[in-house]
Amino acid sequence: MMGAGKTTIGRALARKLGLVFADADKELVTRTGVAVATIFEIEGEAGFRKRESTLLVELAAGENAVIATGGGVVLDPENRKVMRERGTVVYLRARLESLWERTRHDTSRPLLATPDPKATLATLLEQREPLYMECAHLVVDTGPQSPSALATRLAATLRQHAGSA
Ligand SMILES: Nc1ncnc2c1ncn2[C@@H]1O[C@H](COP(=O)(O)OP(=O)(O)OP(=O)(O)O)[C@@H](O)[C@H]1O
Ligand SMILES: O=C(O)C1=C[C@@H](O)[C@@H](O)[C@H](O)C1
Ligand SMILES: [Mg+2]
Repeated sequence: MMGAGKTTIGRALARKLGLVFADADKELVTRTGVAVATIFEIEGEAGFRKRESTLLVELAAGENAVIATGGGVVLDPENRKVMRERGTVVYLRARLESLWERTRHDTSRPLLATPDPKATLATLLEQREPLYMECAHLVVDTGPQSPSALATRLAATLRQHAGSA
């Protein structure tokens, strides 16, 4: 979900595992030269989702890496299939209150530009939770731990996972 820590923890995890890190949102911004919110304004959410899916296929076909997806990538069943088949999918689970605290001061998320962003976040979380769970190989409850501590924990779990695969 937005604010779960995909970018922050993903970057730290890649460093710990010695892997390349890719952030799908950042990559789309680099490629288009405009902010995510501007892509939504010009092309609508459908346009953004199309770009996101194309990029996902590209990243999934590339070298071994830690990839932080956008929070809405799970909405498309084909995206979920690509992720499950090509990667080890980690769901960073966080409570609504934490997600809200981490997103409330940042206006860069177009889906939260609503009259009641906290209620919107709650609705999105409720709608998406089953999709995140369906897609995930691993679920990490982020709780009160710092991004760095979570990355350390996740690195150990992934090494174990790789060892037993
Ligand atoms: N476990 C954590 N504890 C405290 N702060 C955190 C934690 N995880 C992330 N944060 C903070 O929350 C904010 C949002 O994190 P981040 O940008 O990594 O989320 P995201 O999942 O990538 O969101 P988006 O889907 O919008 O890209 C950042 O300021 C980050 O430092
Ligand atoms: O949860 C979502 O649908 C989104 C999350 C962000 O990562 C961006 O991909 C965009 O703001 C949409
Ligand atoms: Mg992010």
